Amino acid sequence: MSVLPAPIPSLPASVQADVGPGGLRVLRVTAPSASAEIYLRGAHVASWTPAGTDASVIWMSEKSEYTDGVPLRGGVPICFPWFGANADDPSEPSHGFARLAEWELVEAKDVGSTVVLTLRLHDDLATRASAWGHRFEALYTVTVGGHLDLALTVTNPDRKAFTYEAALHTYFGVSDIRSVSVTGLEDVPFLDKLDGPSPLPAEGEAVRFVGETDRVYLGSAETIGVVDPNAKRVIDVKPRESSSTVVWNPWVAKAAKMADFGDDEWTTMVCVETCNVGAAAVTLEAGASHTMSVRYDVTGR
Ligand SMILES: O=P(O)(O)OC[C@H]1O[C@@H](O)[C@H](O)[C@@H](O)[C@@H]1O
Repeated sequence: MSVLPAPIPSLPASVQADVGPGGLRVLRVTAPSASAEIYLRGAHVASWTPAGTDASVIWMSEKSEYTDGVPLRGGVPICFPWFGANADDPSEPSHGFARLAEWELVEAKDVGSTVVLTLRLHDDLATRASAWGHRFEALYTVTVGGHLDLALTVTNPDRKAFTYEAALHTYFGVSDIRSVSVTGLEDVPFLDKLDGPSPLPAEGEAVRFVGETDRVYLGSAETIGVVDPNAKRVIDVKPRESSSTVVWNPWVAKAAKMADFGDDEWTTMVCVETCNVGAAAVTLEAGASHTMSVRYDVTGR
């Protein structure tokens, strides 16, 4: 059975609906304060370029695939309703079904110097047949402006509770990962996915990158900074209602193994992911909602 994609509602002049690589539907946003691209596949923010700058803060791989069943590589994948491998069925797609699904654009509107887009995903036959078969509604609000605001609200319309994981798995562009540091998580213990299942104590210093890095911090911070001295730039990451944070860079060997990731691209990206994963998974009682959000802000330092 084929399901027709939802029609696109009427758009303000600041938003153009286009067809991108692989025939994927993409919204090109030109607000007075920034431009951005959002694919309906995965409600995937693929770029955000504040006005007066010439490069996207959000990184996309040159090798990204744009095809069914394969997530885009880069941008802001939404991991939902599980993170990583599915605990009950390892044959399920990594990081959940939301990043592979076609989201519906509910509304796009100008608000002052920003453009606000609302996208929606809900359960269907395929999701109900998955290893996480609950009824749900997810609303994702993207505010494109001098800040980029992302907010994911999940509602449980059913009569029984469910538990889910979620991550805004953002890839940031950096000048060279080897000179970048991530501040704000100094006092937060973490799981090192390359080391084993036991939590490691907080390091008391900023994260620096000297090899493959794949950490789940067991907490968050008011502001997490991606400090890039070569670019004289700090990206401030301000999560809300997020109780875990993932920091990831694949480095040389893992990058070489990924078909959709250029061999040298690991030098120019870092993922700092606003999450509720693992022990921070969210349980929603019948009728309840939860919103996890993040604001990105760029400053020169
Ligand atoms: O290749 P994927 O499924 O997009 O995942 C990329 C990475 O995503 C990170 O969030 C995980 O912590 C890593 O373990 C994983 O390798």
